[in-house]
Amino acid sequence: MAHQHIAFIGAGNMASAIFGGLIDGGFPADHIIAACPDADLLDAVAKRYGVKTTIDNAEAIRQADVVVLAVKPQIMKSVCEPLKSQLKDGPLFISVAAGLKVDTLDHWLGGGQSIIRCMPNTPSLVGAGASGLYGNARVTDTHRTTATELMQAVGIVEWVEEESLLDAVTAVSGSGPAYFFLMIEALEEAGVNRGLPLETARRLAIQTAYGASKMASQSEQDPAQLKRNVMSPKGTTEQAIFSFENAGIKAIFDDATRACSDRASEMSDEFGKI
Ligand SMILES: NC(=O)C1=CN([C@@H]2O[C@H](COP(=O)(O)OP(=O)(O)OC[C@H]3O[C@@H](n4cnc5c(N)ncnc54)[C@H](O)[C@@H]3O)[C@@H](O)[C@H]2O)C=CC1
Ligand SMILES: O=C(O)[C@@H]1CCC=N1
Repeated sequence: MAHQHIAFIGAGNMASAIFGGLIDGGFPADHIIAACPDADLLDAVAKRYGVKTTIDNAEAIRQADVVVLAVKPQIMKSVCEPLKSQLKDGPLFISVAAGLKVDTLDHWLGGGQSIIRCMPNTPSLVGAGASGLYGNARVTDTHRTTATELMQAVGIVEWVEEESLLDAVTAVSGSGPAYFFLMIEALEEAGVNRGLPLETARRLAIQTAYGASKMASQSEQDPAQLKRNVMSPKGTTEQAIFSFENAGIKAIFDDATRACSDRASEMSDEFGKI
C-alpha cells in the first residue's frame, strides 16, 4: 500500500487523524496530499506531518490512486461536483462523511465510480481507531484490500454487508469516542466531588478507562463477566453498578445510540439531495 498516492479532500479532525496515524505507522508522508481552502490549516498540517498540501482539490486528486473525501456532509456535493470533469483513471474514493450514501456520492462524481464509505473515528490518530466499511458494486477485491490496509494502519476494520448498518457503526464507534470522553469527564468530576484533586481524579479516570478497554480487548471473558469479576459480593462495586442500573444506564445507551443513528439517516436526506 505504501506505493499508493493518497489525496485527502479536507484536512480537519478526521483527515488529520487518519493521515497522522498512517504516517506514525510508517506510511511515506510524501505520498499524501491534503487539500482544503484554509491555507493556515494546511501550513500547520504540512509542518506537523510533512504531507504535501494544496488549496486546489482538483490538483490534489490528479496523481491520486485513492481519494479520501473528508469534508462535512453539508458541503460534500459542492466539493464532489467540480471534481467529476477531472476524473480520468477512476481513483478509489473513500468517503468518511456521516450519512451520505454511495449512490449519492457516485451521482455527484459523475457516475461509474468505485466508492467505499468508511465510518472511522478520531482515535485513528493514535493508532487505536475503529472503522466500519461498505463498498458499492464497482468496488473490487483489490479496492477492498487497499481500503482495509489503509484503515488497518490506524486501527481495526469491520466490513458491513448492508449500507444502512453504517448508521449503526456511527452510533457505536464513529461517535463512540465522545461517549467515553464524557464518561471520563463525569468520573473525574465525581472523583473531585469525593475529595480528590482534579489532576489526580483525571489521571485515575483516564488510566482506568484505558485499563478496562485493554483488559476487555485481551480477555477471553466477555465484558459482562469482567464487570462481575470486579463486583465482590456485598462489596463496593456492586453498590455503584446497582446505582447505574437503577438509573437505567442500558436504556440511556440505547436511546443515545438510536438518536445518533437516526440523525445519520436524517443527514442522508438533508445533505444528500441529488
Ligand atoms: N470528527 C469525527 O469524529 C468524525 C468525523 N467524520 C466525518 O468526517 C468528515 C469531516 O469531519 P471533521 O474532520 O470532524 O470536520 P472538520 O471541520 O475538522 O474538517 C473539515 C475540513 O474540510 C475542509 N473544507 C471545507 N471546505 C472545503 C472545500 N470546499 N474543499 C476541501 N476542503 C474543504 C475544512 O477546511 C477542514 O479542513 C465529516 O463528513 C464527518 O461526518 C466521521 C467519523 C468521525
Ligand atoms: O458528529 C458527527 O457528525 C461526526 C460523525 C461521527 C462522529 N462525528
